[in-house]
Amino acid sequence: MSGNNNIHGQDESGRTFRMACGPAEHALARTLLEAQGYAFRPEPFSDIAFALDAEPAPLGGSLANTFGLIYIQDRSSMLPPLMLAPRPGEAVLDMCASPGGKTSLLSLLVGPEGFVIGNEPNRTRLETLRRNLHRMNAVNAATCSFPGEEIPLPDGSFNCILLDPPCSGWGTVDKNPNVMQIWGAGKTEPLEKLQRQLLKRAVELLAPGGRLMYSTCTTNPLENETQADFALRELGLTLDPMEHPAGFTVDTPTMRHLDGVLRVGGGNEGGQGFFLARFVKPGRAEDVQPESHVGDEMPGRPLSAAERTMCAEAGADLAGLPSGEVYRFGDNAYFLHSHALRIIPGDMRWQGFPVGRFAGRKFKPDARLRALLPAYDASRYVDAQSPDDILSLLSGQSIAAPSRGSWAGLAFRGVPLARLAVKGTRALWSDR
Ligand SMILES: C[S@@+](CC[C@H](N)C(=O)[O-])C[C@H]1O[C@@H](n2cnc3c(N)ncnc32)[C@H](O)[C@@H]1O
Repeated sequence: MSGNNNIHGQDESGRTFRMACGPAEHALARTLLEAQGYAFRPEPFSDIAFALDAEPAPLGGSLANTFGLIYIQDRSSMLPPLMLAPRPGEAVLDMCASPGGKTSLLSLLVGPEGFVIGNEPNRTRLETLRRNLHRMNAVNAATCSFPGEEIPLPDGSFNCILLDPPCSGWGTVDKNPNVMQIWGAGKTEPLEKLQRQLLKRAVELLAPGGRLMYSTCTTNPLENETQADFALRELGLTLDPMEHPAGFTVDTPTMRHLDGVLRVGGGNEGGQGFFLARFVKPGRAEDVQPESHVGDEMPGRPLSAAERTMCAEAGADLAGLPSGEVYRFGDNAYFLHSHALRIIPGDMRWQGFPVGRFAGRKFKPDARLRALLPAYDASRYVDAQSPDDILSLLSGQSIAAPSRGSWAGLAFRGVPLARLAVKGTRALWSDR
């Protein structure tokens, strides 16, 4: 039992999570959660968001979370990507991305043919962002690490930008009581200055006609309405009013002319205090011909025919990836999305999605990357029927391999989940 359960196993924490996988895997996520005893109900504002009713063990350790099928996320925190609502196939920039809850939601919303680049200047937090995107199989995501106000991406290159900048976090005070000591009233001037610099760069990076979502988890008007007002008056943006999301109490903004921004989390429905303002940059996208960076010289190179054969021999189906190229950088292979190759200049430092590594004449695909898994086939997959079968593999036990060769798939009740290594006649979990 987690500390948040009452004696009936009912969750009292108001904890929420969302699907972190595409629609084709929602049933797998649900089945795994239910098989481990979790109970949950849909949230009214999105069909991929859920509130937890029973948590027999901490959700973070559940198989659905371990394999990146779900993401534990505050309900208010889901709103900025949902209300930015990028269209499938669009490219999105997330300027302040770690730990990546919003980046990965954006990657879901744009679908495999869309793309998101998450920027995070702090090295430690960048690693967390990369780990989370990796766990969630966000193959259409990439990362970079710059102060957001100086990101060297081409001006006008994104139709959708999320700016979720550092803020005083007053909306999280229930969970983090020390925020008021660090960033109490009268102490937020450095944050306000940075937020304005980030807004300014966001407007430059936005294509004419593009949408910008500015969001914070603070209730401080100086970081919210004052900044939205600055964006309208000084940066030439237009406010794009939002509907009230179902299941949220929405408070009145502190400035009357900002009707259509959202202040949420003030009711007793749970969720942090959040502020959201959505803007449009005047102009028409068709008036600007974006520069293409396809063919720019980069430190890595596309896989050779021989290396592609090594992938096929290792049971890695590269056709499962969206449009783009797998590149080799040293011994490591990364998937670079076609939007990334088009938008990102060759001399900018960034990282695509890691798909595996070469060891001599062999390719070792990433054990968690479901996009590379061939379709379920009983002769190649270990088909776990209960969560315990998977837990014993994760704890280091081996199981009879379904066939000889270097790999076997791991499925849960016939649905591919991950990849196992095969040694002789035994299959085992190995995610190195
Ligand atoms: C509010 S958090 C972002 C949360 C994230 N969007 C999510 O939902 O998971 C702000 C992030 O901005 C990063 N940051 C700090 N200074 C920055 C800067 N100058 N430019 C861009 N990001 C910055 C912080 O390290 C932090 O990870």
